[in-house]
Amino acid sequence: MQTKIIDGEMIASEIKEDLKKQVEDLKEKGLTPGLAVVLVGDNSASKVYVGNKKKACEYVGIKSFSYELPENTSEDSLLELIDTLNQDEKVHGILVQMPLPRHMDEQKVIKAIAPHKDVDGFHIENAGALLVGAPGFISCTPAGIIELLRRYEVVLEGKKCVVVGRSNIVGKPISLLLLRENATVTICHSKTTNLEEEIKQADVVVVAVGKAKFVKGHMLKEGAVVIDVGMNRDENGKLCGDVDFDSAQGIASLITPVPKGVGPMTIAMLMYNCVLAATH
Ligand SMILES: Nc1nc(=O)c2c([nH]1)NC[C@@H]1CN(c3ccc(C(=O)N[C@@H](CCC(=O)O)C(=O)O)cc3)C=[N+]21
Repeated sequence: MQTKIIDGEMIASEIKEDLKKQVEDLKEKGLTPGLAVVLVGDNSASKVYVGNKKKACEYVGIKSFSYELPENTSEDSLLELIDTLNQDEKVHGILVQMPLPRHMDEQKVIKAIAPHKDVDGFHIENAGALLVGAPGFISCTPAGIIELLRRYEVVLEGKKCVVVGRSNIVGKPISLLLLRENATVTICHSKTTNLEEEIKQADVVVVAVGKAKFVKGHMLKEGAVVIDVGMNRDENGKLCGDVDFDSAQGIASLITPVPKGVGPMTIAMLMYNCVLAATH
């Protein structure tokens, strides 16, 4: 079977291009969408991601407000900054880059963000909205995955989808989104006893476990659609996903590469959520 590679970078560019036009119209009406990006500490990966987010803002025409706080910032002063941003009319979206330093309670920090500015979709109010099918912000990586599947015309209704990983920011929300598309969804995790059997039955498999090349080609069903959410470094320091891309060739029908797969879509959907925050 010929494996087709999903071009996440191209789809992300198309989305950003559409948003750029929308933002031009908003600006003519005197509304400039604004995103506050808060980075605490100097995690090098976080710096790359935050840099990519600022670049995307610039491209789309969203004004970005950048806050880089030292590692030893107290939780209280971060909460104070969030409170100020909540009240700032020029700021429509607030993104606090994760992970936070160990001395901070991530849930407490997320809870402090006004739900209508929570463009990450991490606040329990937005997470709960997704659970019950109410309007709210959908977290960017899961939203990006659904958008990729839609644009590649992958039928989800009645299909068996296996999600590997149960995080609050990817595994759980993507499972709910796939369910919303009428797929039959199985969530697997580190305590799943028959992981390989589960993956073997999947028409669509989403892998978000943070382990380099964890899923190998031989585990996949012939013709499976493979979505790789991983961002790891391999033994040579090269960026790689949670799926062994090479061994999936000839078995998967469609696969997202790392980089240029899900990553750029996460950023495109963040821009989408910012425009939504500014207009609602
Ligand atoms: N509050 C918060 N919101 C997030 O959305 C969030 C976060 N915290 N913490 C970390 C994860 C990870 N994440 C990525 C975004 C872009 C790429 C991305 O642009 N990837 C490029 C390559 C990047 C590179 O060269 O390293 C690609 O896949 O082509 C990757 C990962 C957002 N996250």
